[in-house]
Amino acid sequence: MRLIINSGGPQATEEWRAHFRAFAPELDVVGWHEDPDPATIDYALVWAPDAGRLATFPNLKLIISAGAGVDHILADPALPRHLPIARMVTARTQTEMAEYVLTSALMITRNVKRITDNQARRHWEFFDSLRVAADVRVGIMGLGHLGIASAQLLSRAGFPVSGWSRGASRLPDMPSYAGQDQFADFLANTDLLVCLLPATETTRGILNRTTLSQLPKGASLINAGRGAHMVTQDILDALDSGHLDQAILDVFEQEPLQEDSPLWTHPKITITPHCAAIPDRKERARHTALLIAANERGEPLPNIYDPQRGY
Ligand SMILES: O=CC(=O)O
Repeated sequence: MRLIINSGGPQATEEWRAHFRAFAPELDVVGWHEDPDPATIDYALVWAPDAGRLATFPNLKLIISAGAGVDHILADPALPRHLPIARMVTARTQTEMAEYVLTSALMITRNVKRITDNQARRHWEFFDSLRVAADVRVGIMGLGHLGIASAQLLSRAGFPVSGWSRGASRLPDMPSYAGQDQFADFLANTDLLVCLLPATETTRGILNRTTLSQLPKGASLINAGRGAHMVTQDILDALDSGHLDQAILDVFEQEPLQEDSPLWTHPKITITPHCAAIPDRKERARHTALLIAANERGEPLPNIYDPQRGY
């Protein structure tokens, strides 16, 4: 059985092979840059495969995304649409995302950006009105595995948390809002908006002027979903007008973020380099080996992309 991997570049292939030797010794692992007979490929583990290549594997059984999102794979116009795509959501991905969101939330409540900027210019600014977690209502957009894990960790840390999703998902033991009808209510009750939505045609540009204007004045934003969710100019305007207090952004339409982007130097924006939840190769190999074994046994697989929902 053969697995081809497009993740981490040619230099990662030996590391992938070493991990798969431990988790699935029977699997023959080849790198994307190597030139295997296309008919011998059974499985593909990919992040952003070059357009048309997956369609050249006539015996491919399953595409496994190297991440939780599948938008980079769907971008291939020649994608063999009849094949299932498994999204990479592991327990570790959930923990990493939850810890990213908690860290970012505390950075915002404790003014960490302003403090580190002040230090860079040796400026002592005294803060006398501190907020604690209980003062900041967090609203999480997107209630999949990552949204639920983040909500639970933030709630344990003392933040009042609610959630919103397009469909009727629910947060266990926390207020949940659903659909367009309840969006305004959700936003009106959110001091810190966290976007963990998948990138679909319906969520594109959802972090726009209209959405942001419905948050209370002084609210903040964390985006660890996708760059496509943001209307960048609207976010900059909301920060400049003071309607939005701070933003922590992990994802961008173009990555790496262009050197001349105004986001880099904005005093109210913290940039992180798409690092919120990136399980290491060992964890992804372990999960991939489990998926392949389950697929070979004919068992249903978790987190399969649903074209109806778009994620
Ligand atoms: O953004 C990262 C992922 O999709 O896992």
